[in-house]
Amino acid sequence: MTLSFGNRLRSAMDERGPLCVGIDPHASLLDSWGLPDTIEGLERFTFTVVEALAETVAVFKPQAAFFERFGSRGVAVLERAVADLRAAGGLVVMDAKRGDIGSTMAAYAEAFLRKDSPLFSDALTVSPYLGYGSLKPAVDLARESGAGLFVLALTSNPEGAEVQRAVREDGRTVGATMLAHLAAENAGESPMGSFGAVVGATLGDLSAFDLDINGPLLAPGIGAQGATAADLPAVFGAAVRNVVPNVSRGVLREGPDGVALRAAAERYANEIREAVGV
Ligand SMILES: O=C(O)c1cc(=O)[nH]c(=O)n1[C@@H]1O[C@H](COP(=O)(O)O)[C@@H](O)[C@H]1O
Repeated sequence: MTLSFGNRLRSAMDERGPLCVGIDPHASLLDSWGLPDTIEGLERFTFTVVEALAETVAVFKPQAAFFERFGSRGVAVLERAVADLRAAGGLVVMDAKRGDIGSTMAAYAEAFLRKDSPLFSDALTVSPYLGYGSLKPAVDLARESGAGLFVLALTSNPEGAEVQRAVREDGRTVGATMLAHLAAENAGESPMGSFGAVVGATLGDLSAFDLDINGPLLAPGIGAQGATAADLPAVFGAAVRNVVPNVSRGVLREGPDGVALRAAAERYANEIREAVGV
């Protein structure tokens, strides 16, 4: 029987440390690594990261757009990276931010959450802004496959507030409503459920929101967007134990030297451990 994503994530973070490294092959990063902005450059960049970190980092979040911009050959690199990362014991969160009407959402779910799909990932980022219920096919297939979802709730960018902090007729914000849906999804799961929220580490005091969703909180924003590991307890309060902090450029800009990449990931993982107290 496949263990649930929530179970596997808790074990991976306990064993390897609570860190997600984002694999975001920006053209500017390829350039700073001395690589061309071509499929060969993408491939070299990606597998340098995979070789340096796959055995030691708990979670990886490849950003699909940076691969898709090279067309089918870019997607082939992404497929191989996902397979290699998973074979080395890393968990993969595919950052594709999908969201559509339910019947089309079912096809996105097939692409990333069906066990025999070439792009099968341990979890997928999804946007609930066509209505949380539109995500149901992805929720159902994730459950069946032992995978998870990360639902955009309170994103790290300042523009997110106009949607996520909008107040509904019942007086709750849209973001709080997404958190409540996730809490319902994860009810009764131990050690935690598989349906996570994305909550930016850049957002400051979030005490107005109930972050206790009994599920993981993917927290981008550390490093290049200005947040630090030390900010995590103030932002997340008691929910900090379930936070999966993501660092992309903060680690990647240390390349192309594999030893330097590994040292940067270790440094972030240690800082986060210390801040979170695990
Ligand atoms: O879902 C995400 O991953 C995400 C949500 C969010 O609110 N903010 C955010 O930055 N992200 C992603 O997290 C990564 C952050 O990258 P860095 O700023 O380089 O660490 C990028 O891949 C973003 O697309």
